[in-house]
Amino acid sequence: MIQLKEIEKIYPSRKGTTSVSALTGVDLDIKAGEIFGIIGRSGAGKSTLLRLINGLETPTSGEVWVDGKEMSLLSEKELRHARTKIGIIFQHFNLLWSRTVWENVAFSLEVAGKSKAEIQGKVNELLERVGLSDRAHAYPSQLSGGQKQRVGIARALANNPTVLLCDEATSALDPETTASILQLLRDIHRDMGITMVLITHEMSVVRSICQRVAVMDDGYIIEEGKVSDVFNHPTHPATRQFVRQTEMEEDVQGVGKAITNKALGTVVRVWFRDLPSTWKQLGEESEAKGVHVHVLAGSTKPSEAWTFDLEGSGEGVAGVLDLLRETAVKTEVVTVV
Ligand SMILES: Nc1ncnc2c1ncn2[C@@H]1O[C@H](COP(=O)(O)OP(=O)(O)OP(=O)(O)O)[C@@H](O)[C@H]1O
Repeated sequence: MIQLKEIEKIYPSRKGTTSVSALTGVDLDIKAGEIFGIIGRSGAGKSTLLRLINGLETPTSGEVWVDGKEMSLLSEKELRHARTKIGIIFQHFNLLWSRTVWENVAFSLEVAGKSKAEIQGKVNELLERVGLSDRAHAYPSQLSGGQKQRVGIARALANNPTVLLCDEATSALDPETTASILQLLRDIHRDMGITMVLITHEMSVVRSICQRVAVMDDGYIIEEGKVSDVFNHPTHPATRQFVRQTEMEEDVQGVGKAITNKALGTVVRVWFRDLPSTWKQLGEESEAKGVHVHVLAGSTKPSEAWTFDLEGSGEGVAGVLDLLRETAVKTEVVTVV
């Protein structure tokens, strides 16, 4: 359904800047009806890749095939038509703020030249599909984030696309809303058999909905395969690092929800030098000393501190503190309970 062949994308230098190699030697084959994830850190080249698929950018070299057509060979008119068959949803929804929910969805059909009667029937059907029939006359500013994304999804499906591109579609949403939007995407996939490509930096999203995944780093696809294989047995060192750090971040988010304001032990702030290796030692040392480490706050940015609540005997907590003082850049005891 979507093939990228030996893609290079170089953004030419602008005044005062050097050229940027955004994609290098990218080969990708996404099958019809698949839910495919593209994951990587900021700047890895994910958005560029997505813009190539929907014809908003052209590659410096290489070929982009969507639904049997090579995008760069299409005339303006053919490209416009091809793009109506590629729906896209965005992180920040990109809705028209002065139009109602109904009018936002109708807009894509108006642009495609549909008749009033067709528009009427289709918009009603789409709003029912995304569970927003009762909000048809609301304005985007009156909707929650999840509802806004539902409008985005209805609009993206208006012209019966064969491909749905999701550009960080859940990154602005809280975990519960994310789960409900992913469920809606799953239902749409089940009912329409549409090919979906999800671009995200969230591993949990890929785990929850995608069948296969490509991991991007610095413009390259460094690893690709079944989601369970790639995340459970990453082979490329950068994927291993990515999986480890992302799991940590997602752990922290999970733990964060369970935090009570009441500290049970010694609260300490730590600036790590080498987070993954100290994390492992911290796990071993705290287990050996019978100390429970509650994560109160964390970040993978080296400049930001982690806050832990260490619960255990005085001797055990002292042992863990010694380890942190030896290995971290800075360790600051905030309170001792
Ligand atoms: N229009 C542009 N002109 C010049 N450089 C660009 C342009 N768009 C992207 N880049 C550069 O290309 C590289 C890849 O960017 P891209 O936005 O595709 O990555 P990404 O993985 O989507 O990151 P993010 O999630 O931050 O958008 C980056 O170095 C970026 O600065």
